Order: sequence, then structure tokens, then C-alpha cells
Amino acid sequence: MPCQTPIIVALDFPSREAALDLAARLDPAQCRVKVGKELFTRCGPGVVEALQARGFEVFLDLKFHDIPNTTAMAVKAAAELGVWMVNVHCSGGLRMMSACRETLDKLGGRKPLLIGVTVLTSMEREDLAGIGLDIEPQQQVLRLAGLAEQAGLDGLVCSAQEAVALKTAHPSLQLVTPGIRPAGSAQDDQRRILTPRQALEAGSDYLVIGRPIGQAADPAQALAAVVAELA
Ligand SMILES: O=c1ccn([C@@H]2O[C@H](COP(=O)(O)O)[C@@H](O)[C@H]2O)c(=O)[nH]1
Repeated sequence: MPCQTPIIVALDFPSREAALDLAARLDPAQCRVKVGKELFTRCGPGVVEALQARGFEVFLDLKFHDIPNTTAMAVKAAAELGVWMVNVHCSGGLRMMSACRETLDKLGGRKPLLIGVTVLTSMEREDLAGIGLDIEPQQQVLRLAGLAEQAGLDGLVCSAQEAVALKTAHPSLQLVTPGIRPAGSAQDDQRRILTPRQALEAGSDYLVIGRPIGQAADPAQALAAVVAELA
């Protein structure tokens, strides 16, 4: 059965066993899963294939950021792995994002959603100032969203705090929002956060949730609580 919820569970683990152990407690009809830098660097494409074989749609969250040709070839490799969603950093620029779009469009078969990372949800205004950007995160997100739309991307990674502004300015872009924290859970290193319900009401299309589910004593129950909150 295809996934019935907007939830993407981040499998941020150091081993295939740990990732597949969590996946075994989850239902592919209730969530998709995300393979990020830690798990992929340790386990490689095999863990993606193992998750797909268990019925999960996989978001390969490697946030590619390189020159246009290198990034486009990385996105092509992800598509050939059969992932459902792949992402690149919007700050790689218009030519880089366009090269990815054109490369994916030349491929036959089912293509992954191509998503642009705007401003990491762990960053706030002071962090942007530290890298020479003296503006509010939302301004930078909107600037990068314009480039992403021009390049033909399918959507953005952003904070749900920016969802209302983005859905107004760029209604065609799908919004993938990490920094989701159920009420009462630890903020950790995230800065621009909302609860699952707040995020959905603001216009998020997909909610990325890692530690609040993966580190819970009962991950299946933690996922069920989020599903109930969204119903
Ligand atoms: O801006 C971004 C982009 C990606 N992420 C990723 O999402 C998860 C969030 O995990 P939590 O444990 O729920 O904080 C994680 O894999 C990040 O790499 C993000 O948080 N922010």
C-alpha cells in the first residue's frame, strides 16, 4: 500500500542493523524513510536497496553541492538507485540545479523528486551572519526558492516556519520540512522548529522527523502519536 501520511522518518544511525531494526518497527503505509550522510557513508547503496525491498520509499538526503556536472551525475546515480526523493543545495546556484533537472529529465522510467535545500533548519540569523549573510533566514530561503523554481525543481527543504510565505510566493513547490518537534520533545541542535500539526497547518507537504521517533523508547508508538496528531 502506498504511504498514507506526510511523515518521513530520518534513519540517522551508524549501522545497517540499527537502521533496519528501526525500519522493522515501522509501517511503509505510515511513513517514508530518509537515508542521510551518516548511514549512507557507512553502508552505501545496499542499505537503500534493503529498505526499498521492505516496501519503503526512500529519500536520499545527501544534499549534493558541487559543480554542475558532478552534481548532475550524482543525482543521476541516485535516480538509478530508484530513490523516491533526492536533494541538492540551492546555494550551488541556478546552473547547477538546471543541470540536475535536465539530466533527470533525460532519464526514462520513474524519476525521483528533485528537491533544493534552502537554509538548514539548524541555522538562525546569527549563523547566517557568521557566513556573511546579514539577513533573516526567511529572506534567504525566499531568494533561493526563486532560483529553485526557475531551475524546475520539484520542491524545497526548508523550515515549516517559512511554509506560509513559500506557499504564497511559490505554490507549485513541494515543501519538505525537518525541524519538526512534537510538543515537549528536545529541540536538540534544531533552531527553526514547529510541531507536526503546526507544520501541516502552515503548508508543509512532508515532515522529516528523526530523533523524536528514532531515539524514542518505543519508536512505533512515537510514530503513531504523530500520525494521530495529524489526523
Ligand atoms: O535543513 C535541514 C536539512 C536536513 N535535515 C535533516 O533532517 C533530519 C532531522 O533530524 P531530527 O533528529 O528530527 O532533528 C536529520 O537527518 C537532518 O540531517 C535537517 O534537520 N535540516
